[in-house]
Amino acid sequence: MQAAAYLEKLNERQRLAVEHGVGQGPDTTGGPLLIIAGAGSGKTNTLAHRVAHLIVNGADPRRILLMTFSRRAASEMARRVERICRQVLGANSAVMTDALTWAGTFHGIGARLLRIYAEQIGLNVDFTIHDREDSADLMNLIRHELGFSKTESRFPTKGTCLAIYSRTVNSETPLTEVLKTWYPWVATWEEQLRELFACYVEAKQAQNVLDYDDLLLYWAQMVSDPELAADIGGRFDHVMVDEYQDTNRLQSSVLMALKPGGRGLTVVGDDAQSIYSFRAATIRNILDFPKTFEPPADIITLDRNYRSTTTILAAANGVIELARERFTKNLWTDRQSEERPKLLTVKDESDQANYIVEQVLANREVGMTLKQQAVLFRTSSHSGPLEVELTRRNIPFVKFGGLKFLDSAHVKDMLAILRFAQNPRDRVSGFRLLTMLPGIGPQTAGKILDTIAADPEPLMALAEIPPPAKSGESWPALVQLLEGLRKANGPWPAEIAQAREWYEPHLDRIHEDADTRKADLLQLEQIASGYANRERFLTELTLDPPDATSDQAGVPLLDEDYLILSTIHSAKGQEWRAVFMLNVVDGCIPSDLAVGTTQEIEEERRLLYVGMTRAKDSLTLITPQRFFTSGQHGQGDRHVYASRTRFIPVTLLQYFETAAWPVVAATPSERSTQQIRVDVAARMRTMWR
Ligand SMILES: Nc1ncnc2c1ncn2[C@@H]1O[C@H](COP(=O)(O)OP(=O)(O)OP(=O)(O)O)[C@@H](O)[C@H]1O
Repeated sequence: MQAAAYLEKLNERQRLAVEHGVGQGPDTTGGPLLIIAGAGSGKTNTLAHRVAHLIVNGADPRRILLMTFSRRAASEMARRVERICRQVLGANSAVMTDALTWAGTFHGIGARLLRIYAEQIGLNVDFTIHDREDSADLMNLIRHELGFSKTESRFPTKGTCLAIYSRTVNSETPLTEVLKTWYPWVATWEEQLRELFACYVEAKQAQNVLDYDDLLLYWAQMVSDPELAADIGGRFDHVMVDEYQDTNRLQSSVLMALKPGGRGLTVVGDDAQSIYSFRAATIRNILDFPKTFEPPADIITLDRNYRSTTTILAAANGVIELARERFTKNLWTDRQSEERPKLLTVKDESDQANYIVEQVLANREVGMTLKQQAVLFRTSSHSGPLEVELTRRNIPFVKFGGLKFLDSAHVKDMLAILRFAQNPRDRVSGFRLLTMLPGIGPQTAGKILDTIAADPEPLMALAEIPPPAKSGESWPALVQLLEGLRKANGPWPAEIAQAREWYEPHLDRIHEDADTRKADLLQLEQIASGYANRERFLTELTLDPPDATSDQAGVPLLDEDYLILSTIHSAKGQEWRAVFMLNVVDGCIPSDLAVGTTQEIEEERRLLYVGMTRAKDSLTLITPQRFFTSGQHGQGDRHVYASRTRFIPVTLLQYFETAAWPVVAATPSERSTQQIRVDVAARMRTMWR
């Protein structure tokens, strides 16, 4: 049979997972399925094949809901599905796979459903979405208004307040308990926090904004109504969830409401890779999944690793074996290798950077492109010295995680304009926008926003406000811009060009290095052209910002080669031929911010495991003896002496080749001539490329 060709490439278990439910009844839906997929065991591949196989066997792609951890993962999945379907369906496949429109993140899908059902749940369809920073700003505003910021003993910061709120709603746990378990040092503020959260919720409603958590919370509330749940669940024959180990209670309750009997439900995950408990993800979701149903869900375990060599896997298995609780078995592979992962001691972070630069270039000399190599780290700031060195040596790199493109002030300014046009009750955006104008300070902005909020047509009310003193020409220009945008009559993304034209003179005035920032805005316009309209652009971008500028606007960079720098969290699901890990020392991993509870320590162990299992052929863990730490616990910035991470105790050293760098040369003069020779040779070779 024709379909068998793509199935043949799968191993027996993968194939079972792909075929589950197909051909057993009149349709393609089977009972609930849990796929426990170890690192590198072909999870993405298997899920993509499953989707393709369902489509090939007659499932309607418009009725498949596919939820992944990031939008990048969703589009990667869609690409793979297309490729597989093409083998069977030929040219027609694109029509089928283009219809796979319900692929995205949990939050993104939630936002879409909420807009569709807005009327039925009393929600204004024009709602805008606050990212974490906006939410913290709003929380701060209310904290001030309630007078909590002036209390004698220190009231928790806006960030802490938001974290507590978020954990409480996402874990469906009472506030008292959340405080007791996670934030005991602020437990005395319980009453005030409750008041603060109540006002925060009211403010969001008055301003017609939802925060990230609301997307799940509203969705869960929406499907708690059996009729709505049946209606929404009935839109989909298949619901598939990737990275299930990193979902939280709310997400699992949404799923159970959509598919109460579990028919057509497939979840995939690996408990050994659960690294998002700070977002209230719970490992219990995956562990309890099978017995939620009667009869219980089928479980298929994938434990053959296709990614890494035997030696890398042995070391990674060694690390995860020491975990306190473990449910998946050790992985195995037949990718034989003699080369053990390296555990390298260097003097400090500057030597660490030098070593990596040297090694990365050496790898490139023997045919490994920069893109096939990655440098991973626990915390974004760890890569600072390396970034400096790479820049100095002209080695292109792209960094994932940490400061995002969208976090830069000028990009946020632009988005504030569009968001305010979309929803003029959004105070955080309004505030940002108004205070960009000359002569408008926080007080004036606040008053203007109060005035227009009281009006059923806020933007019309804005036009009637007398121009604030000293705002000059910029006031009528703003009113005109917003009116134009509100009507949204220009084709998207022309609107964003209008906003940019209005903004540029202000950009010149407010920011230094305006030219580089302008280039970013053009980039933003290019990103915008990938979306159907303003609303989709704002929603998707807020929910799942591109990790780096090149992530979205990738086309111009496509032929270029660059090194990948990434936090371990952002490296999830990816693989490279060579992986270097920075600061594999106690205090960095486990992070000294996470050494409170056993659960936290265990999660840090899994992080190291996730990092190590990204490597295909070569893995180097580096331990600088001295590293720089930026003061988090009030001790200020300082250098500290470090020891190897506790996750690699002496018993595990057998899996590594331990070494120090630089290798001490016989005589200093010999060493320096050696270095110069390598340098010149490399330059001669690259001269012609
Ligand atoms: N049946 C197979 N035969 C050969 N190679 C395979 C097979 N299945 C998967 N692979 C390869 O194994 C590697 C890992 O696959 P994939 O990225 O899907 O893993 P994963 O389970 O999602 O990993 P992780 O959970 O660690 O992110 C890929 O390079 C993929 O091409």
